Amino acid sequence: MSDARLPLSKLLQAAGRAFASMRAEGLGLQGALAAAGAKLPPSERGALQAILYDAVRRRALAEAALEALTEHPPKEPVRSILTVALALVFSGTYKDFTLADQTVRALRADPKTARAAGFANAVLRRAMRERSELAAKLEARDDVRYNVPAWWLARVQTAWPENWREVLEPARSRPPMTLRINRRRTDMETYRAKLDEAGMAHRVLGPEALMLEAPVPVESVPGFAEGLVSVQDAGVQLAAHFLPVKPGDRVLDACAAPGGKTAHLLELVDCRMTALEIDPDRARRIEETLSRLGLKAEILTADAAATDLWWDKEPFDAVLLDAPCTASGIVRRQPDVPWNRRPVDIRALAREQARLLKALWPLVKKGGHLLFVTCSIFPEEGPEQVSRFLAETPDAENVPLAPGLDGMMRLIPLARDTSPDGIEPAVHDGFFYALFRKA
Ligand SMILES: C[S@@+](CC[C@H](N)C(=O)[O-])C[C@H]1O[C@@H](n2cnc3c(N)ncnc32)[C@H](O)[C@@H]1O
Repeated sequence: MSDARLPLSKLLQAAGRAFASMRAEGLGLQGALAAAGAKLPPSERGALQAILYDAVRRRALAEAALEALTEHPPKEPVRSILTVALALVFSGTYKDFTLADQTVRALRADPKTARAAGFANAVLRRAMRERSELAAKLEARDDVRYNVPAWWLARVQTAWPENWREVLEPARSRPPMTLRINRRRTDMETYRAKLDEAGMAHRVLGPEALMLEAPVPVESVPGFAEGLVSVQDAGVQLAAHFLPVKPGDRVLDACAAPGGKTAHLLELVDCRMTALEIDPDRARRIEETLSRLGLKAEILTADAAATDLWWDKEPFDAVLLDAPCTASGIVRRQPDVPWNRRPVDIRALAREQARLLKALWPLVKKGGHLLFVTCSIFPEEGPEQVSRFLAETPDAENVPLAPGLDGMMRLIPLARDTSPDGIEPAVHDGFFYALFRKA
């Protein structure tokens, strides 16, 4: 149960507005939340966020249930309020009586929706009575089971014909909370003792990676404010180990905000780091990240591809290109991603990645490296990018990411008890890595 002080009916109205803007305008969850939350007291925004996440995590099921339970689905704004309420029926976050009563109040409170209150009550009551059978029947449809639009499902099936279910399944559960210890301020043994002292069960996933068995708010993570740790997925933490960097090297993180990988690299090696970011608001977050962790970098705000505008012509020993992408590998964390992307976005983002690769390659020193990273499971943002880049770039070699590994790694989201091999962590999101060396 939420401990919100506003009645649930008010939160349902706000969540309905946010949900409607996501459906109609393709707004992302954070954008919709900011717009709807701005009208609420700040203390209520957490409760609104929880409701919206519940709704987005069960969007396909709630929409399919609305279709199954009504002959003519209602128009907005009733439609979105009722869809959110149906998602909450399946999440079981609220008691049935409270949910039905508060949905009716939410609809009655607005003359535009008041007439639909009785109808909504009947739909919700039936969904509550038939909850298990309804969910089982609707989840036989794979788009409903995996909570994605049909086109997204088809793209994943094409990309991973053998194991597309395995790729999609992890998004049905809550994302893990993984920490990265700051090697400059602590070590694994000392920090684990701190977690034990705080009674926080955890497991080690990598050289700096630890997963909490039960996620907590970041303020409750021991030593977070003092910069002992950061929150970062274990798959992401491979980046700093895959990019070869020696002390004193000149390093570029070309798409750096909020600075997670920049910080990890600086925690591991004393290097001269330039962190570049196109978005000024996001660039400020790099500064915050580094100052909490006691690290330093040159932070620039620019389009990485417009090298004439920001590059001083001194080549880099190592470049990290963590390129903008569809984020199809992190749907477990951002369940709205499949819903606010369009099929054309995949090609558009792949083109942008190619533009960045092409523009940044001349900045790499001879013998230096560029690590290309996306949090995507689509081949257009992974292996296909590599083939094209190698065909167009005679002095680029695709070299092993680490001893015993290939030059590329396609990680699908994973939640296992043990690591599949010595390097891949047991629990992580989906990523693509490729390492290039300049001949
Ligand atoms: C995947 S995120 C980076 C995450 C970051 N590396 C980390 O580990 O915390 C991609 C970032 O690239 C930025 N970006 C997108 N296009 C860019 C460009 N042309 N030049 C520089 N930054 C860009 C985005 O604003 C976004 O902050």
